[in-house]
Amino acid sequence: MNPAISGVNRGRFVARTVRVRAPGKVNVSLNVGPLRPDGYHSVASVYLAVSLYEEVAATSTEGPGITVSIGPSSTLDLDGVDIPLDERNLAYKAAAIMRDVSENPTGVHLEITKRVPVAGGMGGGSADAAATLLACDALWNSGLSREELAHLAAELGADVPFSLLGGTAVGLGVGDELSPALAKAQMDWVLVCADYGLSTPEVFHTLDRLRNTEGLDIPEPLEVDAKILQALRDGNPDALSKVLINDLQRASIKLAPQLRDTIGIGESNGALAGIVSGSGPTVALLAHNPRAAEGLAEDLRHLGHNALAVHGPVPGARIISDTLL
Ligand SMILES: C[C@@](CO)(OP(=O)(O)O)[C@H](O)COP(=O)(O)OP(=O)(O)OC[C@H]1O[C@@H](n2ccc(N)nc2=O)[C@H](O)[C@@H]1O
Ligand SMILES: Nc1ncnc2c1ncn2[C@@H]1O[C@H](COP(=O)(O)OP(=O)(O)O)[C@@H](O)[C@H]1O
Repeated sequence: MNPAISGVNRGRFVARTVRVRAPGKVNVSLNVGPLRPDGYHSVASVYLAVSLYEEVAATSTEGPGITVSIGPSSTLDLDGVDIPLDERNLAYKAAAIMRDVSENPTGVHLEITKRVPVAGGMGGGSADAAATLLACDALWNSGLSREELAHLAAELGADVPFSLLGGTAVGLGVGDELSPALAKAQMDWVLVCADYGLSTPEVFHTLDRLRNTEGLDIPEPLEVDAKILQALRDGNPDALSKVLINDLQRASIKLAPQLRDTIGIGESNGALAGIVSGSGPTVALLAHNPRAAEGLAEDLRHLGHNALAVHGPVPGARIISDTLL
């Protein structure tokens, strides 16, 4: 009997831990269509996975059930931050979905190492869900293909399939219909993280309200600007800086007006351009190269901002260790 598969050795339960890391993302472009009857908006987005990772360690337990904790290596200040540890947690939901499709699931404890800002517009919870899908697939020997995992990911949230895939991708539908895109070189960014979060549904609703007031037509079907894909293909940050777009940005700024200043400070300190990431409030500033990004991050930290240099594209969710305890 192979304990790595069964979790049982001569009648004794052997715990096993599968550790997976999954990246956060920046939306290099995000076009938002009208509200659909299901409460979602159709979008056309270019996703970029960046080098700020969540980690989930999934450990099999002898008793049944799913438990969740936040690991001590988390780099975020989580004081006063609302992360539910029960069935509302996206990692819990991912494990529950995997349990339903697995033949011999055990109980599981999920320890999440948080590095991606919570409710920051960078898909941190989605990364936890993607990592958990992959970890439980390995832990329970479920043998699902990447395609099957992507299908389950889409049930968990619009951003979850991208964290599984990683790299650079065009997302259509609600953001879950992904086509990988080419990127010749890494792009360097500085993330300016806020000490507050924004609710994704509230930002979408605010955009609807602003648009209703204006009475403007919303373009459909949505398309990604070919210049964005060209700039990524060429690895040309100058060209990319001219075409960054986020339709949600003005709604985020309506809810958190200080974001406009954050982008302005980034640009006046040397960023090629700045954009709110997804629904915000994280601001992503594009830099020329790694040195420029490190320098900009340091300057912004001196000005009192929580700034971090990252790069992308990076790979999607990956197993980093698999051990019997
Ligand atoms: C805005 C984006 C851009 O990538 O990211 P974040 O800023 O959240 O990271 C995504 O569209 C968010 O994806 P995700 O956070 O997975 O959303 P979900 O949990 O599926 O949906 C939460 C809620 O956001 C709204 N929503 C989400 C996606 C979408 N295409 N249209 C929407 O209107 C809906 O009100 C939905 O009920
Ligand atoms: N594993 C998780 N990590 C963070 N937040 C989670 C998680 N599971 C559920 N949530 C809830 O989802 C909300 C949005 O989470 P997050 O993915 O960090 O933001 P965003 O959608 O802006 O990228 C949080 O405010 C939190 O209440």
